[in-house]
Amino acid sequence: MKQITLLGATGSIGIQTLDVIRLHPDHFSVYALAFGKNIEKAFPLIKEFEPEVVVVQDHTVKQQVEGEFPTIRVLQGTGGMIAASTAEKVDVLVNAVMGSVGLPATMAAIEARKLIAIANKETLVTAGHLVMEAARKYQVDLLPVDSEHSAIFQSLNGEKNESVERLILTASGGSFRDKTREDLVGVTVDDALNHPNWSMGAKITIDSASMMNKGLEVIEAHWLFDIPYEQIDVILHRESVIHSMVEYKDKSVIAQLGTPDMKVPIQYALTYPDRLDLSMTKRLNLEEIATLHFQPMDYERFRCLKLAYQAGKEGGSMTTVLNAANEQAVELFLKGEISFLDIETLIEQALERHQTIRKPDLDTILTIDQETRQQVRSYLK
Ligand SMILES: NC(=O)C1=CN([C@@H]2O[C@H](COP(=O)(O)OP(=O)(O)OC[C@H]3O[C@@H](n4cnc5c(N)ncnc54)[C@H](OP(=O)(O)O)[C@@H]3O)[C@@H](O)[C@H]2O)C=CC1
Ligand SMILES: CC(=O)[C@@H](O)[C@H](O)COP(=O)(O)O
Ligand SMILES: [Mn+2]
Repeated sequence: MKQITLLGATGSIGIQTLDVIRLHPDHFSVYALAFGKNIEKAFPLIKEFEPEVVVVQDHTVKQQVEGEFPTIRVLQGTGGMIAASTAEKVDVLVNAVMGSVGLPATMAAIEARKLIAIANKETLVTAGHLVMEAARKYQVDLLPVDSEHSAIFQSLNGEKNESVERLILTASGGSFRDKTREDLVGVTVDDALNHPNWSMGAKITIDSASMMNKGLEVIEAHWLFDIPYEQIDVILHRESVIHSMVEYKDKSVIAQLGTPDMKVPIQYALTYPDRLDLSMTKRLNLEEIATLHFQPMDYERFRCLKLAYQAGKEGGSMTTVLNAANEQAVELFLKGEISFLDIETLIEQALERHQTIRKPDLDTILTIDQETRQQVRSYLK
């Protein structure tokens, strides 16, 4: 029986993680559920899964949870996420919180030698060098939940890095894949939130529309698999059936396929190296799909992807700035305060103004993260 702490329990990945846990009560139980503010979603989950600990974003929500569940221990903020992730009883941390707010808990869980199923890609983008260095030092496995990285992990299947020619990440193209740059002027939040293949949280859906999601994933792949950026490619694949591929030196290409359903990589991260039945997921029907499409990536059309490669290759604190500027810009877009194309402009400005710091430590990263968000907000005034 694996005892799980789940960060981001009320989100898209969080809810699907609980679907998987519900399906296998003999294999998994919940030690702690952490969420931000959404008590409407959280209360039924707390009732059903009866965690020992609940973590919330702030004091007001803490009081609401304590009022409803007087016997449960309720913690708050980053300190609460760290305590819930490192408790003795915990076997696995599923980090499915949105944004770099998930970084301190990831670092603490590694130091506490917990197995980590990582959906929270922003953690790796903002501080990949620290996370991977700590994972090596404490000999902790980081099992990818992100669909492309789960596909690469499965396609690598323990092969040596020197046998790899390149990783090929597939990109659906997101909500605006058939639009030109001119068409993007005046697109709305609702248009951007309409992803063709996946139902996901708002922030990642906007990232997918801007192609920043793929940029973050290139950086995530660089850190998780220790592969140079020059050996990581992206290809447009509309159907999201091939979740990603590995090309080897001998020209063999190994891919992982399946219907677009995040429960598959979530469950694999929880059961690895075993596999369990996943009855609620639709079987891939290639006869029905019949045709798969592939297109080369246009880096001028999808400028955020180009910015992400540039920041990744520069390294150091530049990816912290990329991530924080993106998180802030997407938040402003979702609030209707900037246009869709402003997102990439604000990120580009933030990157241009930043002087890279080599090997920043955790405190430096957290400071740069906050300063970048502040700067992005100030460009608007
Ligand atoms: N959704 C998907 O299919 C995929 C997601 N991912 C990655 O997984 C992560 C989660 O994505 P997704 O599930 O879509 O996101 P959602 O927006 O659906 O959910 C985010 C979760 O994080 C919580 N949260 C947000 N801010 C805070 C905070 N400051 N403190 C504590 N909790 C917080 C939210 O709580 P509340 O809502 O209660 O405030 C919610 O539970 C992201 O890093 C994303 O890139 C990767 C691959 C696929
Ligand atoms: C499900 C998942 O892993 C997302 O990150 C997904 O990949 C988004 O799709 P695109 O970024 O390819 O549009
Ligand atoms: Mn993905």
